[in-house]
Amino acid sequence: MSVVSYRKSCHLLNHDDVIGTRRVSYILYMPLPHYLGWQKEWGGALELYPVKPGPDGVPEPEPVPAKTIPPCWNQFVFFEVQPGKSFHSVEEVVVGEGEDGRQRLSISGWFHSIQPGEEGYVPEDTHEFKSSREQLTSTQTEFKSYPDTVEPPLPDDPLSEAHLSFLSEFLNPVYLQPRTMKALAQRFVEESSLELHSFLCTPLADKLQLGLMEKDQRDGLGPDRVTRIPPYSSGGMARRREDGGVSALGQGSPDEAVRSLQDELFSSAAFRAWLAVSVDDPMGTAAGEEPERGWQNGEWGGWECYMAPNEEEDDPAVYRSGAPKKKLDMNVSANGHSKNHVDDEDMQEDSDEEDEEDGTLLTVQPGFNRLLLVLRDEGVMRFVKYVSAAAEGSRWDVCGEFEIGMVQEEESDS
Ligand SMILES: O=C(O)CCC(=O)C(=O)O
Ligand SMILES: [Fe+2]
Repeated sequence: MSVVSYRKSCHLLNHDDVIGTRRVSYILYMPLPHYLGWQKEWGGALELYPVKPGPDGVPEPEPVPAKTIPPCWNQFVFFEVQPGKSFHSVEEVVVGEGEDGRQRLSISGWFHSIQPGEEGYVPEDTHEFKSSREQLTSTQTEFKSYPDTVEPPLPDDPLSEAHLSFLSEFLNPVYLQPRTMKALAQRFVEESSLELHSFLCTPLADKLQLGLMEKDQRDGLGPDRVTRIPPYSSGGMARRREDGGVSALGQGSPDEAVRSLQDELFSSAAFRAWLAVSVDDPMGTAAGEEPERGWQNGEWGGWECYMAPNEEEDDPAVYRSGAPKKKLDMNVSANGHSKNHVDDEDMQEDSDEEDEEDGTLLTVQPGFNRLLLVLRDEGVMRFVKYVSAAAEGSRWDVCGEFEIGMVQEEESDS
């Protein structure tokens, strides 16, 4: 049992509470101050999600909750803990403490099933579905493979004219210069991750930035929006985009440009060849570039995080199945907005020490038009931090994963 205080920006992402022998979850709400009724607009509602069968038949929560329960003084809520079914989240609290000390205070805990040795114990059937925690560790994404008939590119293969011409439609020309590519490769070998600023060429980046800002404006998600609370907290605004009908939009729309990065650029043989040759940031944070501090100081969330598998996990098989492989993760972020109203507190810094302890290997703040490349050992988990209600726009990205192999050099006869 614990006493929990949710204040401004606190939230809890969608989960099913399945850990160990938990059977029933309960919460007693005591939002403060008790004489002031908690307003729905202050956020902090408990959200309950229906489930639907996912692509592989495993149930997953619908994106929109079926029920939202704003906290209310002396209200008691309880529900059965069911693997892959009892999905719920806590909406972000968007109200400040104010003079009257507003906070969403609660006492919550779990009733557990009868333990072996206790009276009435019956061995349980194993769960039919994975808990949300287990689902986190298994990838749901389906990847399209390159045809086996095509030889994978090698680091020493120069890029063909055709590849260069294709890539010049998308990439900043700097990244197509052999010298740059060589420097990139060297830095990647040393650091295992690269952040390439101003990655897409100016015409494409401009089109994307403008288009995405206009789209946010139209969708009521721009900096001037009236409601500050994301529509639901299972992933906030970023998640809503997934269902937002990318394909339903017309030609030439920013969505189409985002789509073309995924379907044309990153899946092309040309990009594969470029990756093989380059893999630094010769430009660094270019002088004069507008600081994107809303995203950059962590205030708006949405950063990308890589975490080591937990060695003490009770079910090591979850992380250690199959032969160890290395993967190259790639992510280009296109958050349309770059304004900031936040003061100088660097929220990332104070978490560095904790990071080492909790297995965080790398955290990267998103910035417009940046490509992030990360060499990822098998089992390393990647996730994107919740995008807060304070964000002045949505966070778009296009990501991919490339499997990499070793090149065996031919033995010389000498
Ligand atoms: O406080 C709530 O409404 C729910 C909390 C919860 O889901 C949890 O602590 O697991
Ligand atoms: Fe919970």
